[in-house]
Amino acid sequence: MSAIRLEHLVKRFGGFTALKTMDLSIADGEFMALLGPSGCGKSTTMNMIAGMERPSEGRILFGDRDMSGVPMGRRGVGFVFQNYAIFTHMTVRRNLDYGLRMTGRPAAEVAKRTAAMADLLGLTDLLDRPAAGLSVNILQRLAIGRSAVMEPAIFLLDEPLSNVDAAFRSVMRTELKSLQRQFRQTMVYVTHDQLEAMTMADRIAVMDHGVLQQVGTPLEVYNDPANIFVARFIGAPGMNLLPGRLAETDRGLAVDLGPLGLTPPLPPGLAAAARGGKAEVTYGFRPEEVHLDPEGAALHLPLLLTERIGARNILHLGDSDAVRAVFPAGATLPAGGTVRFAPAEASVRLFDTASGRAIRGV
Ligand SMILES: Nc1ncnc2c1ncn2[C@@H]1O[C@H](COP(=O)(O)OP(=O)(O)OP(=O)(O)O)[C@@H](O)[C@H]1O
Repeated sequence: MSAIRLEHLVKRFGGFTALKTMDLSIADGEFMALLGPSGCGKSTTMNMIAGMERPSEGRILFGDRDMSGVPMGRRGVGFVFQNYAIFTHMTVRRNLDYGLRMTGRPAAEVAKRTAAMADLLGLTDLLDRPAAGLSVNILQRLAIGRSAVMEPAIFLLDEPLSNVDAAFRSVMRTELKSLQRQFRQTMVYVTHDQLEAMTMADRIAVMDHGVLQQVGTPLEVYNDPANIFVARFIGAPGMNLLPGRLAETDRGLAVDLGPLGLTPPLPPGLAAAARGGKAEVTYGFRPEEVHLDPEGAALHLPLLLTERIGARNILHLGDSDAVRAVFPAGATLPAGGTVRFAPAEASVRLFDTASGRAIRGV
């Protein structure tokens, strides 16, 4: 009953199509993140699941039940927004137990579930405080608790952590994940923050311009991006993506990157797949998966600057700062000049430049 299926879902606002034919299945008990940049259609999708917006085309099913025409209040979903909806004239306890009291549950059950939720979210000491005057962090935690205490089988959260501070966000990521595990809810979580999606979700639906780009586990979208958009969007820094042309060399098929050099030969499976396609390809590799290669046939790029961020050094390379390479803080690195390096063979990805689609090794 708590699985969600979006079938050919389309949403138009007047002449503007905010969502173009979305098909997505979310399993019962799954944590699905809808991830993408601002305006890509995440909230529109979420609002349709919640019943706040009507699809222009297509349908939404919870289990086998078609939700068309079922109003929001009858869908049995919990919904938490970016901006907490808290009654500031009530105490924390009254906010937390509001929904349970409205459904007329026995007082003992209301008290027990409220206490358990307060405990889970670290709100016990605040239960008798008025909500007015509490910090934004605590109010948002309360908003989550207020919905979660109803134990909805489907829990929808739209950017719930975007207004809380960074340290608190990291605590809440863990808490939300354990909340979801405890109640085995089907959770749909809208975010533009890939770290949230990568750390919490079972699977991520990556969206751009109203189009679903890829659905996969965090590792799948990181390791095997379906296209250039996903490759660039996932990862911090994102994947290096360099346009070039396939070139036969005496060591095998490589990519000629023009002034940046000739890449090392492509792995055989990737070379075999690339030979069947167009010559214009985009060569991709993760900034974390490179090694310095002062003597070898490697890429050579001018070093612009080195950023030291905690345990990592991020090298900015290329005249237009097109390439990043990440090394551990202890690595011996060039201080300037031209850096010669090569991507780890297993990290190399290839994309058809015209369509943006990944060329997958055979
Ligand atoms: N009621 C509306 N009327 C007209 N256009 C809308 C309406 N709601 C959303 N849009 C447009 O639809 C597109 C998708 O909006 P949506 O809110 O779903 O994006 P999003 O991915 O959630 O981004 P954000 O995080 O900025 O909200 C945007 O271009 C937005 O301006």
